[in-house]
Amino acid sequence: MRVEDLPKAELHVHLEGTLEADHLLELARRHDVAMPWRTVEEVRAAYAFSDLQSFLDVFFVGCRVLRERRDFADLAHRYLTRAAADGVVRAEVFFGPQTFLALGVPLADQLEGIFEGFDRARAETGIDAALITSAQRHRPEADALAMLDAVMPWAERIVGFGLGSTELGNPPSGFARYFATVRDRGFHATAHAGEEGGPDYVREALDVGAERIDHGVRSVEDPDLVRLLAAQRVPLTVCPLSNLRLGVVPDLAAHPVRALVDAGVLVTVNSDDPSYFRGYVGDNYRALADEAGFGDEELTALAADSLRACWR
Ligand SMILES: Nc1ncnc2[nH]cnc12
Ligand SMILES: [Zn+2]
Repeated sequence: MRVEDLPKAELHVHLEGTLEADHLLELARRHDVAMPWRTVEEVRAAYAFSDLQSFLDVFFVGCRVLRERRDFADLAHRYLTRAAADGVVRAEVFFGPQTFLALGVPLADQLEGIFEGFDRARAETGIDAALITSAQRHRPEADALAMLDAVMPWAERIVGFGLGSTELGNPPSGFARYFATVRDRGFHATAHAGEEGGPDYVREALDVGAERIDHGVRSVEDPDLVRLLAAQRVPLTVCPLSNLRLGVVPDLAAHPVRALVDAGVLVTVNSDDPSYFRGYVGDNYRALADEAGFGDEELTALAADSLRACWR
């Protein structure tokens, strides 16, 4: 079986995390942005991480080269073209405007660039894409609420709102007003939780109104929570290669995905930051087959569940 032949949704991918090393260097030259690396090999050598923060530090350096509407359009178009080749028919793509607002890039250039890329990819491949605007939990909740207000002119193309960045020390309960406002305005809500934070972070994310949990793998430490997730069919957007590269798991044979699937949790397979973690969504499915014992029928069921978990 070819993983590419399974129609699937990708529900956990950060647009900024799809920036490939060659594109990064091309944009750094074009915009005369100083980077700590000169060659593709040097960039790739920097992609050796010990935990989430060591990754985020490099990820935010990469973000500095995205300056103009065209950069965002090209990035979205390149990612979606690559995803379509992996059999992705629907992509719900995270993007964090706060990073670029802090760098002085107008919101209209960011979002209209992304939507231009979405439209171009759809015309060429048929792939359907929607945006999940993501707030950063290392910044105050008031900033998340301001971001939420600022993107309202583009609300029609935004399917939901998320919460990402440094998890430990920034629990979902600190963003209760943000999520309440998101739900009040009729948007979907999701939160990164249970990646480095414990099952208590997953419970909090559900309490503040998250309908999906991004990662959620540490839920496995709390059997009552696993039963709740299974009973309520709460989708977990799991990213196996991300967890491996950030040291969340020692190897994929030990990844909680097996226990979660066996417990009846609705698991979806995703790439998170494919350029940084050396794997697009198809690579993540193949890694589960090669290293975690997933057979063809199970991969087919995971792809079908990804389509069940999408917001359309
Ligand atoms: N894996 C991850 N966890 C939290 N925030 C992120 N931003 C990009 N990737 C992330
Ligand atoms: Zn993520």
